[in-house]
Amino acid sequence: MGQTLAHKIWERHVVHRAAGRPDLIYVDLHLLHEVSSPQAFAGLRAAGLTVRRPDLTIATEDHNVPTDDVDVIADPLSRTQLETLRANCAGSGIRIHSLKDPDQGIVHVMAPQLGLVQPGMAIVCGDSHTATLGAFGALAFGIGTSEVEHVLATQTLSSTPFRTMSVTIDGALGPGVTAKDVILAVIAEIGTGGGQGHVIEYRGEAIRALSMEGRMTVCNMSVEAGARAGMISPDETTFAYLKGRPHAPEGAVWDEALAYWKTLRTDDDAVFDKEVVIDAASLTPFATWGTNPAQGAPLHTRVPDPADLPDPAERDAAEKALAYMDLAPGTPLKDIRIDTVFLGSCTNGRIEDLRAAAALLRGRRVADHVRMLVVPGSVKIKLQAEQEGLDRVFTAAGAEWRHPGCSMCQGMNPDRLPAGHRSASTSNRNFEGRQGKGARTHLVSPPVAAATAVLGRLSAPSDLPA
Ligand SMILES: CC(C)[C@H](C(=O)O)[C@@H](O)C(=O)O
Ligand code: SF4
Repeated sequence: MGQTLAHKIWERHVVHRAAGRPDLIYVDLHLLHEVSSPQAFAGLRAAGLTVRRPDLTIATEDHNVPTDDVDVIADPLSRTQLETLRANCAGSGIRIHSLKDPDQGIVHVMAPQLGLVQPGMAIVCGDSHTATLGAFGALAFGIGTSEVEHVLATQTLSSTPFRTMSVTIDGALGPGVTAKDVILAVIAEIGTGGGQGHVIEYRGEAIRALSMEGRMTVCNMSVEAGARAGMISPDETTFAYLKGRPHAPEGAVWDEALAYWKTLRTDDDAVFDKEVVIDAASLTPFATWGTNPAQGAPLHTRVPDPADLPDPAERDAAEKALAYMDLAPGTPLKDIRIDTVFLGSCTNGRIEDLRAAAALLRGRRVADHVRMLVVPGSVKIKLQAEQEGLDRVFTAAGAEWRHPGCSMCQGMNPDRLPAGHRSASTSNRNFEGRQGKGARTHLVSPPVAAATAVLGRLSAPSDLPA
């Protein structure tokens, strides 16, 4: 029987296997940020150990960085986190891209830009959205702090193989339908537990047609369906993205790598543990109405009535969500008035996302009652956007143009949504309090975020007057 892509990569990384025990797998790239690494380094020191492969370990600063004035880290907790990471990296010879470094950015955004993420690799980081990097045909997943310590010490990880799941998006996406709408619809369909314990491989014509940016958006949110990882087998789009990047192989090594990368696909006769098929033509712009990423619906529909939900647990969750979100069943989603629009995060803070939003904001104004923050995912993206004049489009429209970081995605820095405020956000989580205590989040795509900013209520690009 054939093998799935995930299985192939896993098997290539097993360094020790014993009956009844988890596998020990080799890690090709270990990414670090300030939130999930301090205890791991402390544990390492307490055990008298050192970092085994500092050359395969790379750090960046993202969660705690300020995005208005990068010269002032006013919050003492954030400052301690960043200083601790810097000291740990310096003490272990680990390369770090600190605030103001030209390669600083959200870890899942800056690493692929550098060409560090390549097909067939096993990549880990103490961050759930490491799943993003599976877009390159790598096995990339988030690990806990004690596992970070284990990888620092040994460059290996102890784990049982993940179950496999395929999500196939057949056909072509309609106009105005983005990668974000695809993944929000997938999660609404399979639920927050639908991918539990699995690695999801995204397949089908609509996935093949996505750019690397779009593929990263899809893989990013695999964890919101409970999956450990998401992945897409590499193809010409992947190779073209990688070619010439600082860490991509060159010359004969490139040719050799390419020959291997081309073998990285699921065999035709491989069997997945679970399979889901969605018709791309059925997808339209999407938005969430609740407090988990599966509580979403097409933007042209209404807030559901919990009483209509057959499953008691789902009904209960929907009732609680609507109470927190202060929404009445049956309200058209497009009637929901928004105070803040956040364009950014590791889900949608890439250049294409900024371009898509800027295209709609050009010559238009953000509604008077709306605050819009535009936060590029990395310094490179910020500079590229500025070269293209996108920053001026945003500021002319009345939006704020900020420095890179996680920003309002999760409120571990000064960018927080005030209690009772409601956002349209291109990030990946709409949990209670995620963007700030008592704040309410609607997850949307960049074009929906831009249209919403202009009209002041949840809107699709097609709602904008010409
Ligand atoms: C802080 C970090 C460990 C966390 C994660 O794992 O995802 C964060 O990035 C998030 O998005 O909630
Ligand atoms: S942007 Fe948000 S989801 Fe992504 S790593 Fe930062 S906090 Fe996590």
